[in-house]
Amino acid sequence: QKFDWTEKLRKINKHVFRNPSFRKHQEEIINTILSGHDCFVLMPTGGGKSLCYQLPALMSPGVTIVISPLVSLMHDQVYNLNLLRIGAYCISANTPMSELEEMYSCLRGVKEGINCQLIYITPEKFAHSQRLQNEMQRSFQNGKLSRIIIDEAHCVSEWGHDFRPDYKMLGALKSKLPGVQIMALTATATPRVRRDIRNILQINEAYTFMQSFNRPNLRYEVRKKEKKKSAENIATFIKENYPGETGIIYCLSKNRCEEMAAKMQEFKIKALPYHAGLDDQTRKFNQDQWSNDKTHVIVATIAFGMGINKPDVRFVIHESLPKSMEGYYQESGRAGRDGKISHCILYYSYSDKLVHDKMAQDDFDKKENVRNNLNKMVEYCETQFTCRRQLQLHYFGENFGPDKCGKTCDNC
Ligand SMILES: Nc1ncnc2c1ncn2[C@@H]1O[C@H](COP(=O)(O)OP(=O)(O)OP(=O)(O)O)[C@@H](O)[C@H]1O
Repeated sequence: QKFDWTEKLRKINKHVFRNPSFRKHQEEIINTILSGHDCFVLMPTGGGKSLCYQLPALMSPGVTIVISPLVSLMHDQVYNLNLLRIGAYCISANTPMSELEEMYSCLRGVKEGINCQLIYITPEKFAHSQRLQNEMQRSFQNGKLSRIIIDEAHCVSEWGHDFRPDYKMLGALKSKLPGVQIMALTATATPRVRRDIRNILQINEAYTFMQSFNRPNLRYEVRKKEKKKSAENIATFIKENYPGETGIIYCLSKNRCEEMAAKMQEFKIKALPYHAGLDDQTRKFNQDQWSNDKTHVIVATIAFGMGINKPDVRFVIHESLPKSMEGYYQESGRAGRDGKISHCILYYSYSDKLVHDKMAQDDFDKKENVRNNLNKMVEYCETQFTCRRQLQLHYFGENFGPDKCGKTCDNC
């Protein structure tokens, strides 16, 4: 369908964003946004969600506010937008006053000498700054705020794997700014999380775009974990399949990450640990070494998570049972963002489930939910007949037949 803005839209996509064309759903989503509707976008990792709100931001007179959960991710986005000569700011709890004032000027529509189309804000900043909330309200009333984007929208749901209490405050947006346009985006959402997102953000009328969550270039496999030979087996896999290439090994505990990284080094594989027990500087150093290909394998707890967007991760290995299918999809999904064939291998032993059960015991309220999630993972690991993709995608409410797997999981 053609709109008044179609020509302009395609030109900006080509000449500003330097994309040869749109990917599936992108143009439709952008048209829906430019038509003024709320929008709910569910697309797998690497699907190209950012363009769906960045491009309309350039086509709209006011500022677009993006709520995003990770400062490092926001900085990356702003850096890349600035490279394309698009004005963008990143506001967190640590932003200096002078920059905040510039951002407030943009919100008021006073833009002399300031180029600003997008403002990225952490949910914490939004939740705890009354001034920001007031400025947003005024900006909206004066027609200077075009819309609000909620990235990683599953963080609003306690049923999601990355619940962030401050995201809940975003539920007040529709009542504080009546009529404000909202776009919510996520790469993971079970039907329950999806319902939660719509209800909490009050976007029940939103146009929904849902793409298949299948990642055809990923190869899924579950292997039996041999406790004493675990590191050796992993090292053998890496050396035989991806020598010198990038990967992630997820372990359950900080200690295990340290042990496993040391073992990998013994096997002459360049590896570094990443977990919450390391000081900020070491953690950042290790991540940078990995991002810049100075080390090949990062051995991490799930603290190594959101915002990892290295495109050429060739393998993601889980040395123990992930906590939930949603978590597993997200973690293993860090492989192959560049579309090339990559492996997701889960080393399974039932005794790992018992360790998880024990860890959950203290947290009485969550116990049932935690146990259900774990049981689903155990089912995933123990089945020898059902397609692994089918199991994952059914969990997300997607109808997926094993014929579409094309023998790219070990059960098929
Ligand atoms: N139409 C397009 N043509 C070519 N490349 C594109 C197009 N749209 C997006 N891309 C590229 O695809 C990559 C992934 O896009 P993006 O970061 O928006 O993914 P995402 O859906 O936000 O993933 P994640 O959930 O991991 O954040 C980026 O490098 C982006 O430049």
